[in-house]
Amino acid sequence: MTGKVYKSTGSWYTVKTELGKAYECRIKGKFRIQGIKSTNPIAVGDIVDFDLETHNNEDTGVIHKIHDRKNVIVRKSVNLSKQTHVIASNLDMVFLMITINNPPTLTSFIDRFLVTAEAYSIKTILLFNKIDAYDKETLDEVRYLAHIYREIGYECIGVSAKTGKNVDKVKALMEGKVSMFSGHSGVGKSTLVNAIEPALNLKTKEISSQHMQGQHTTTFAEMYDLSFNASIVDTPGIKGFGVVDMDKEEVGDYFPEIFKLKQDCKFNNCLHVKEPKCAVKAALDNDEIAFSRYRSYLQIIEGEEEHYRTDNWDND
Ligand SMILES: Nc1nc2c(ncn2[C@@H]2O[C@H](COP(=O)(O)OP(=O)(O)OP(=O)(O)O)[C@@H](O)[C@H]2O)c(=O)[nH]1
Ligand SMILES: [Zn+2]
Repeated sequence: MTGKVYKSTGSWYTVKTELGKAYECRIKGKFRIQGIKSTNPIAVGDIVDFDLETHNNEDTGVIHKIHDRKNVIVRKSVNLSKQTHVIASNLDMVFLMITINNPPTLTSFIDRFLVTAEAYSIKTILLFNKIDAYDKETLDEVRYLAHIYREIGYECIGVSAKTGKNVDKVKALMEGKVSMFSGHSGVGKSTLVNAIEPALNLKTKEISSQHMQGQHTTTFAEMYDLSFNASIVDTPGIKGFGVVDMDKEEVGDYFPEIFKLKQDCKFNNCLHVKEPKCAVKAALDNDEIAFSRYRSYLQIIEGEEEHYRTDNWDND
């Protein structure tokens, strides 16, 4: 049988078949995926093959194969820093929720997030939330930012989780897909998910109260099917995803507007910093590349990893 992993609690995995039946599954023996140094061999979102075993009239599954992953999001394992922990796999998109104030979302955060999502090959859609609460000046800032990111190719939507404005547009994008919501604490992720699917709120609340009782010491991701043929991955306690390690030379490839220009630079290993005849700097001078984006690019290649990790992660 083949199914999708919806939940993992360490040794047991909840796997749902295409017909919608869920089975509790274990892994057979020393199951390892080639090439992935991970503390968890199977993650939420994985497509797996399993066989059924019947004990005391109860069917449980034994997973013997994992299908190739389209993408993964990982975090460094807490205990073994060299190893990674796969949070989820096979995501179709991530919605990055942004607020201009309450709390402020800086462009450096947005850009680091986007670089990471590009590196993971996960499509990102930018949601500017709380537009019901903004004055004219703040709305202008939303328009300005949306313009910058649309030019690069990112879809941007102004929403209000509170009044429901444009929530239907978000739902339409989610149809038939697996999504995740990300963003700083307080941007309105829970409020939006609740507006999208009120029934889900209960479920996630139940889970977090279990955590409070200390039944789990680690937080696990979980996938939920929604009522309109869409799924979301909820990652309690994890409000974003960590940065992947990348070489300086690679960073520009994850800024789509820089990547497009790099073939026009004189040097094919151009880092677009001090090199002569650099197409990226020429574009910057002509206002074809946003200065805030270029500044974020410089910050990343100059390496501010430490700071970056702390503002991207929230392990409370
Ligand atoms: N005015 C306004 N307030 C909003 C909107 N969406 C959320 N809020 C408020 O913002 C606050 C934070 O919302 P949450 O949904 O808890 O934010 P969150 O991103 O889930 O926060 P964490 O759980 O800490 O990650 C709450 O007081 C919400 O009522 C919105 O569209 N407009
Ligand atoms: Zn260059």
